[in-house]
Amino acid sequence: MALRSQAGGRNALRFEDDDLATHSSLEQEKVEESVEQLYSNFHRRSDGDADPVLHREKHLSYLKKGLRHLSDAYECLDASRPWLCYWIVHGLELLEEPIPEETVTDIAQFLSACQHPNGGFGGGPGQLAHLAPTYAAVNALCILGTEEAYNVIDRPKLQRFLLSAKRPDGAWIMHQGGEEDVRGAYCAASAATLTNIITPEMFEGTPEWIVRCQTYEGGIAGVPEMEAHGGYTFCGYAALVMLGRERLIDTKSLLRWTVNRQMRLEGGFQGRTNKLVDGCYSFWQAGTLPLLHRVLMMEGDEALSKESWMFHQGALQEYVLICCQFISGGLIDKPGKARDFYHTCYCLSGLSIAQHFIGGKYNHSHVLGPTQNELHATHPVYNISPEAVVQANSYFGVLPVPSPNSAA
Ligand SMILES: CC(C)=CCC/C(C)=C/CC/C(C)=C/COP(=O)(O)OP(=O)(O)O
Ligand SMILES: [Zn+2]
Repeated sequence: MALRSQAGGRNALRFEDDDLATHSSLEQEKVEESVEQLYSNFHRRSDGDADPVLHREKHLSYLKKGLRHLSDAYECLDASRPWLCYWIVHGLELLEEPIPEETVTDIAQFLSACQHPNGGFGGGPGQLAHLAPTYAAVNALCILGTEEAYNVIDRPKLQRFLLSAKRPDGAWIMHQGGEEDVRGAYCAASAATLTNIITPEMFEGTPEWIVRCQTYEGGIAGVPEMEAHGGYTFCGYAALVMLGRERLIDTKSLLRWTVNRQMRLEGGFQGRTNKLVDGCYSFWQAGTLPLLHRVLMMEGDEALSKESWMFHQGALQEYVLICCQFISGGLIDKPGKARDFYHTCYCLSGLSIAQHFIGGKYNHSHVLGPTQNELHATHPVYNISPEAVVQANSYFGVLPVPSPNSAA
């Protein structure tokens, strides 16, 4: 197996042993070859001492093009429209690009059309409410952050919709008659805490149910007895953090599993053991590490760094910047894949996590490349800007929590 030779101070991640079984599949070898080619081209071209550049203008133009098409949404049957709104507006806030006032109004009105008459948001106008687009719509509206955007959310009905998705054992279903998995707990906790509709009973049993999803490997699966995966691990752990119950889980094995998902040669993260690197896990996996850092810091772990997260932040930035930027804008899963708004959002979110160490009173930037590469920080629980979280908390925090027993 060939090794990436020049990656800029990456000794900690370099393979010593060519025979490790985890990288033996043909698919894995192909990815390694193309990643290695990109890294060596980059270092040859730049004589080994230039830094990778974030193609800001290209990404902005891709995201803005997507924004213009959001207004076609009424004619489109796509079931992920609130997601598209969120991925695009979050990408823009990471790139610190203001959204024009009339666009803010258009998006808020579109999301209002996606709100179900009985509460929660569907994948498009007229669709059944579902926890995933509900999470995305609430996040997007909080990023927009205007009174008009906040007021789209019918809080008493949202609360009723959330409660209708709660199972007696603490699990959450994604929609009526739909699947039960750990995404439900995260989406519900995120929407409920941002909009201040949480009641003491709402998440009863949920932390215990999430802990049942932790596997022998240490990561979290979608449901008990299934395979640990980065997407579910983030959802499960971030939900525990929101509910203030993160100490219920085995922190050490979760930490060990998560840090070991960063790939030695690629620098990016895989979603699960023996699978391929993918740019979106730059957020789902790396985003879990600030949450773990915070808990260990509160526990007074002496060995914990006060300057960096528990992953190789430079290597992740290299993966995103050198391997995940699509030539004409937008970001991708891995070399050879097509761009999309999901990977654009989560590659940029992961890049932001890797650039900013925010550990209580200790704040450090670790920006690889020119200073113009620096993105806005993201909140590792909600994945919207920390300012948007604070502003939503102050707007909704003064409103009374709706009473679940009041008449419709
Ligand atoms: C908030 C919210 C709804 C979060 C979603 C979290 C998330 C990304 C879950 C991933 C689910 C999953 C098992 C993907 C596997 O895909 P795969 O087999 O194609 O990919 P892999 O080979 O990388 O595992
Ligand atoms: Zn992906």
